[in-house]
Amino acid sequence: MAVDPQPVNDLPAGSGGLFLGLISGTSVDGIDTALVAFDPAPRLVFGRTYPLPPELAGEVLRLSQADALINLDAVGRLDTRIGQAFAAAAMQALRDSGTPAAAVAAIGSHGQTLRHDPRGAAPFTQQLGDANVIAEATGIATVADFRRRDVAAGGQGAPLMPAFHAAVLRSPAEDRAILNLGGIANLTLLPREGEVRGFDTGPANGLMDAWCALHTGQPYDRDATFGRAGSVDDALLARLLAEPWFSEPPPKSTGRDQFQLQWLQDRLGDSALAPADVQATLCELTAATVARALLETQPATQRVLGCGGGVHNPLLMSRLAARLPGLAVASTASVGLDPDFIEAAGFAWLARETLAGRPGNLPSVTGARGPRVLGAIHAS
Ligand SMILES: Nc1ncnc2c1ncn2[C@@H]1O[C@H](COP(=O)(O)OP(=O)(O)OP(=O)(O)O)[C@@H](O)[C@H]1O
Ligand SMILES: CC(=O)N[C@H]1[C@@H]2OC[C@@H](O2)[C@@H](O)[C@@H]1O[C@H](C)C(=O)O
Repeated sequence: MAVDPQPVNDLPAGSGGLFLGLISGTSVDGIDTALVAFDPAPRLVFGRTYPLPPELAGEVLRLSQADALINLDAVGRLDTRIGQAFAAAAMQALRDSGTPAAAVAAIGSHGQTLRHDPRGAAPFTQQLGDANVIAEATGIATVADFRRRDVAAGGQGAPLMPAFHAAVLRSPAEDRAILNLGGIANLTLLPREGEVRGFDTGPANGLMDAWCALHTGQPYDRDATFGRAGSVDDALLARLLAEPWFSEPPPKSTGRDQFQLQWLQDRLGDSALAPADVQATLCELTAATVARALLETQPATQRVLGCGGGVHNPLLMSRLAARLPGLAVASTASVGLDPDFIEAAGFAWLARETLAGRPGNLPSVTGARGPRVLGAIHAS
């Protein structure tokens, strides 16, 4: 990860060395690994995605359904097995990059979100991938469980990446927005000066992947060939956009347990739309919800920098540009940051912040009562 145009401010010396970030996101498409050096600005040394064993991905998708019948033993075993898979990915990343474990100061592991419901009297967010297993297998100190302290402090526990985006992508020359197009989409608002904000905007690839898999057997709509074969159905789009969550003000966050196939099927009813038309409409839904949220919250935005797998979907990127006329819309690759490894690099950065005793959350984003040092440290 190149660091220009913005050097990281305020990264004190101390916890030098390399940090390894690990995440399996809401698309459940693999374990992203990012080895990050701090010079002191973060620099991506190595990034690679390793497959999550299909039976684990399938179990995550099954158990993350809001109405899934949950077996406590199954969740406990899945926690351990995801921890084992993360440890294997970490060790493979070290081998593939020729990095000795001793050169790594710490691992920052997000794990795999299973459920996320930060609302109500007993808010919670749950990430699987036991960090004890990772620390034990790798011999490297592992920082994990990054979200729950923020939730305990009254915050959403998500999104967490705005702090990292602010550290590496803020510009004194223009008002920017960073758009992560993962399973869920989230925006970070980086005005030239003033408060950083950020929030989830709704579904991105998660719903498109699920619909595509159901109708084509392919895990995702590669290069939007399926979606491009259809056209947007305005009536369905209007029904999807009527979801009250889209109009809620920030702070807000969501997960695949809210925007799942059943949510779509409830709004499709017995409509006889061609599957490709539904795919095109889902793509438009992401573009519409992102554009609406951005124009409402930071209308002066000049540049949108996209990251996450959705930047490789040409239909989605062109629909976003069409709904944001006059704004520059590009991938973070345009400023030298690999869009596929920003989240994993962000968890390497968060681990370093935690070890240095610095808060990792932004209360202006999550709504927490104050800044908090995030995560638990599992010693080497
Ligand atoms: N060439 C492509 N064409 C279309 N879509 C693509 C392409 N490449 C990747 N994608 C999409 O990107 C998704 C993966 O995105 P990403 O890795 O950012 O998800 P994630 O890390 O699970 O997300 P989250 O930020 O929600 O945690 C794939 O499931 C697919 O939908
Ligand atoms: C609870 C959870 O896992 N949320 C994810 C998800 O995927 C994208 C979006 O929803 C974001 O809020 C978050 O991930 C990134 C890493 C974040 O915290 O910024």
